[in-house]
Amino acid sequence: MKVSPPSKLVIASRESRLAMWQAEHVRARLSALYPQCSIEILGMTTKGDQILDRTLSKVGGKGLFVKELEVAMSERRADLAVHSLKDVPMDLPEGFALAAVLEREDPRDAFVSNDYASLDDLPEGAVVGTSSLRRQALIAARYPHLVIRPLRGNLDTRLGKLDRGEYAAIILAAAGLKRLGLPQRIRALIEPEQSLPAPGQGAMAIEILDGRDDLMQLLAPLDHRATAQAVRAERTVSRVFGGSCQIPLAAFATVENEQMRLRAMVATPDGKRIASAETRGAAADPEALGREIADALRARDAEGILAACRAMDAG
Ligand SMILES: NCc1[nH]cc(CCC(=O)O)c1CC(=O)O
Repeated sequence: MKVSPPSKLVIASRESRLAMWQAEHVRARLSALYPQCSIEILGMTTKGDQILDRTLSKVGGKGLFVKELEVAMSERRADLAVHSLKDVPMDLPEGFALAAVLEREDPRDAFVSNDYASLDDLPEGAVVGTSSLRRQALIAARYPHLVIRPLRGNLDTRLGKLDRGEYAAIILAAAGLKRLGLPQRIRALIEPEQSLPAPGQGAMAIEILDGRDDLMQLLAPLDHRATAQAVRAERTVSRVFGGSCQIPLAAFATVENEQMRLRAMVATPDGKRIASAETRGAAADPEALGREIADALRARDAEGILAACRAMDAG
């Protein structure tokens, strides 16, 4: 049965400029589909936005960015939440579901600097800002002469720190810069061959309360099939290796003519040990491809790399 849209829908969003852009984008898409429905955005600050001084992985991880939005949905103050999929934990808490994954923006990492054109141009000892263990490992592996320092905060905060000279360069997701209308800040795009993206990078997801079939149906037109398949394969890799500790992990899938190409990698944070793998297969079964590539990584001693990560974490 076809459901008719309600008179009002509320979208919960974090208050960062990127989050608000994304919520606004979903509002515009829904308004175009359901012109008679009034759609509001409820902005909120999450724990993840407040904790700026410590590496996120040490204080509770990704869930910190979505918890408050989920509470708003439980209390029926909001109907849906818009997230960067990269920030959504692999396993949603009981009672929540992803209703749609939107078409992916540029999935690549971007090199941002006021003084240098690319990572290759950076001199010995230059300071590169990133708080992503994945980016840290990949840079350390290829450019052992560079110094990597943590960089937290929303996109504007990070760009401000670069502009004040705290870093020679920083690495950001190209998608965020493009969405905020700052593509001119990108000095170089780093290809997946050099810097394999994080699971879900560049994709947005809409979360709802499990069981709200009315919303599931209303949101279905926003779901982009190839992106949804790709991120399901990528997130399967994180689920397999996720566990208790945070590790440098990348997984990136592309889909063409119903065929998926999936690449993945795990590494130690210092980039000294890296296992990577690639597989291709039917896009219709993304979880199977995810598990297959996890097996391929294990055959390249992914478990040994994980154990080394845990030992470093404890130390
Ligand atoms: N880690 C925070 C985060 N979550 C999503 C994006 C960018 C947009 C996206 O990947 O969809 C960013 C910023 C970044 O990594 O530079």
